[in-house]
Amino acid sequence: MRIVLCYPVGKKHIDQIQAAAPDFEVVNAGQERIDELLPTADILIGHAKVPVNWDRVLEAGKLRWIQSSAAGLDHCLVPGVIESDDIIVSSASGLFAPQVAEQTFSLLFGVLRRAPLFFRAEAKREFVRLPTDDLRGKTVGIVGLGGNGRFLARVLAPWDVRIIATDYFPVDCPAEVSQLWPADQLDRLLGESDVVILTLPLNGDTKGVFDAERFATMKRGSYLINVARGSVVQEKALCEALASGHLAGAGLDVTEVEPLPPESLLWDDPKVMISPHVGAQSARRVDDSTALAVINLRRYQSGLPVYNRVDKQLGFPHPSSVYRGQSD
Ligand SMILES: NC(=O)c1ccc[n+]([C@@H]2O[C@H](COP(=O)([O-])OP(=O)(O)OC[C@H]3O[C@@H](n4cnc5c(N)ncnc54)[C@H](O)[C@@H]3O)[C@@H](O)[C@H]2O)c1
Ligand SMILES: O=C(O)[C@H](O)CO
Repeated sequence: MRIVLCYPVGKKHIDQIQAAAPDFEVVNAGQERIDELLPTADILIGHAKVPVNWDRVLEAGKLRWIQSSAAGLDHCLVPGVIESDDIIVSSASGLFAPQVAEQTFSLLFGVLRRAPLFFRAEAKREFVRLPTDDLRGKTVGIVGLGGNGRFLARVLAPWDVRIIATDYFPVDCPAEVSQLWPADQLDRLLGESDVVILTLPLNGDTKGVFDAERFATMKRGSYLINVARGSVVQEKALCEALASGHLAGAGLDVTEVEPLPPESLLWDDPKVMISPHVGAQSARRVDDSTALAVINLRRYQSGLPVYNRVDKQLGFPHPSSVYRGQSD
């Protein structure tokens, strides 16, 4: 029985996983040996950044469980994995919420305080003073109130903002959130929000959902911050909404194509701040992913349900299964 790791582990992490699963052989594939080793895995732990030959993996017929080291599962929820009754998938939902919140803040305050414009002036050693915007008293709409969205709601509260949200499972509305609506109330949220923050998963329902019509529904002068997945937004429509002045700015940690192509109009727009999909990054990411894998490995071997097990059709876990730091 073999566990194949495909995230940037060190010896310490391999030892932790081996200690949690003594009956398994633990093999580190990194990103380089995924093609060779993944078909031999009973359990995959990690996050493949390279295209995986899933046909080969499924033909081999060994794989039983994918513990992703990413919250978004678009890298592994291919049709064969979704359809297989033998393979369960669990995510890192919510595990990187503090880091994603920091990235959201840097983009949000960056666009409100006009950082892209000031950085351009700074590069030319120019002291350009222009009016800036601020957050206090605004309505913030969070689309997707999972791990990241909930953490954001908590840390945004001191700005005296009104926070509204939508979620596929609109349950357990936190105290900081004034209204939590079902996902089909997105247009209502857009019509009321000065700032819209995207923290929902990419799936068949959400792909391209931010089109020209959605941007027209957003308030004139509002801002879009996307720390979810780039393909939730149609970038052409976003560029048009920015160019027409309907949107006052956008902060994007994720784009439809990554890296964002050099010819994208988004690069040139001083109302736009872009970061290269670094929301989950931190020195502790591998430690945190490994800690969840270890907890889940113990549960898996004892026959308990693993945390963050996703509904493969939906592509995200039910809130009741999400790991929130509880000790077993
Ligand atoms: N920028 C980054 O580096 C980064 C880091 C982590 C996660 N992400 C992305 O952000 C997403 C959210 O991460 P998370 O850790 O909060 O995951 P999560 O699974 O905890 O939360 C996702 C939430 O979105 C809700 N949802 C699903 N469909 C929806 C819809 N149509 N409308 C509104 N809500 C909907 C779910 O019910 C869930 O509560 C991930 O799927 C991933 O794609 C990006
Ligand atoms: O989904 C996540 O965890 C981040 O986007 C990194 O892939």
